[in-house]
Amino acid sequence: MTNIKLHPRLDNGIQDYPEVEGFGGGTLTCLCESNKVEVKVSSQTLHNHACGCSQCWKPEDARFSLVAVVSRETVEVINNEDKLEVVDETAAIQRHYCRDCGAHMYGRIENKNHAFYGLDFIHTELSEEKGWSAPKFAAFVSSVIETGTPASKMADVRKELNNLGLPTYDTLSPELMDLIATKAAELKGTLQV
Ligand SMILES: N[C@@H](CCC(=O)N[C@@H](CSCO)C(=O)NCC(=O)O)C(=O)O
Repeated sequence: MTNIKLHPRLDNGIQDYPEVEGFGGGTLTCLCESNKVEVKVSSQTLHNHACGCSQCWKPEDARFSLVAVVSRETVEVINNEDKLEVVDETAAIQRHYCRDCGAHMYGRIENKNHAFYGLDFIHTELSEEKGWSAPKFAAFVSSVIETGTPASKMADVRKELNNLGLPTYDTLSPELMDLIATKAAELKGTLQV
């Protein structure tokens, strides 16, 4: 049990993520009582992480979201697509949310020059299936200050994340930051291989 609340799926340890080899995906369902938006995802996720940024969807009272990526070709809205709206059309990640319950069903990058073009951001806690990849790091940790965590609590926040085995970063993980820099170098014509 963590001493400081992070996310319901983290606060008792990462036991809700029994990652299964060969897992092939599942269905994300919004939080409405009826007429649920359903999104079929036909692949395992990559880069699952806790994200402290103010943009990613999180359950009430959670400090962090849990978010992962999949190839956009594997994402298909199969029910009640008409209830989906985009949170912010100007954002890099176009987050499609259910206008009735507020859950973000998928976030899509439409800018072909973005390092993550081709990937969709999803929250696998919206799926009943077990086997999704487990969170492996915490990103945008300092950003939780922007959503109301006092800066004086940040050492405890980082300690709890580290105790769960999640390395903490104030941007994305080094691997993802390298992908972003690689794309930037490619666009500038300075990329060396
Ligand atoms: N301090 C800001 C950070 C916002 C931010 O850059 N968020 C990342 C997180 S994505 C998942 O890890 C991002 O890439 N955002 C692009 C977008 O939102 O379109 C804050 O907290 O708001």
